Amino acid sequence: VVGGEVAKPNSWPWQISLQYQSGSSFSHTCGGSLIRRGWVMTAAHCVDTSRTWRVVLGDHNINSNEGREQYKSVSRVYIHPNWNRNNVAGGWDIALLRLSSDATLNTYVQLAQLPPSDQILPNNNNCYITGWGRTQTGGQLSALLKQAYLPTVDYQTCSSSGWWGSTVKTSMVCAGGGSNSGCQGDSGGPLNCSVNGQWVVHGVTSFVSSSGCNAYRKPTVFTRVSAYISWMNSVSI
Ligand SMILES: CC(C)[C@H](NC(=O)C(F)(F)F)C(=O)N[C@@H](C)C(=O)Nc1ccc(C(F)(F)F)cc1
Repeated sequence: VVGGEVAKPNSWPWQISLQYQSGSSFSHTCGGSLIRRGWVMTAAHCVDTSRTWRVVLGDHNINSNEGREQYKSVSRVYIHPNWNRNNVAGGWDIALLRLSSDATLNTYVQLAQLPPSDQILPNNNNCYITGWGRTQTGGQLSALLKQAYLPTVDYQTCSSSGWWGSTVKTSMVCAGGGSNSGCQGDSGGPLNCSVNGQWVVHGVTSFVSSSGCNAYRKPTVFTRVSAYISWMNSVSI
């Protein structure tokens, strides 16, 4: 997350850290959202390589054990069948992870609220991106979970020339476009949007500009969760 601030610990209790085994330890690679006790929603581009994964729930500092974490291995990865790793602009950048055992819900670990099927938010809706991704273009991951105010940019604007043009599809959500943005390592994490006074996960962080995370008029692009509700339900979730 470029810009924004460090989140109050566990204030986004559905946020998870997706980590892969490297040698005898695990490394953070992506974010994700807990959507059922045994299921995590993330980006397809996060899990389209075969690695040993683990999901960390209830985390704040990914480099230390603060005692609130729950560590879960992943028993199965369900990548959307239409995902094409050579074409992030095609969309379909969504995946579900079946956890090896159910999470325990508590103050630090809660389920995300998902939107109704096909709900489209208005332009400039209040949303926050959260994640442990790079804090500057080409910079380092954040040890502490960060949040940044990232209001939605409607499709008409986001797909216009000077913005993302035809790279962005109606199956995506754009947000930001100013000094705040997502960045590498935030992939798969939530775009948390305030709807009728509740936080609803409307996006899965998918891509930013290759010329810089917070490039002018290149808002962070998210998989639109409301476009994939039926697919997620079909994965026997
Ligand atoms: C796509 C992910 C690997 C990577 N995602 C992120 O960094 C995320 F955190 F925003 F999700 C990313 O955007 N990386 C930048 C460096 C990138 O490659 N962006 C990119 C954007 C659009 C396109 C296009 F237009 F070809 F589809 C290609 C790459």
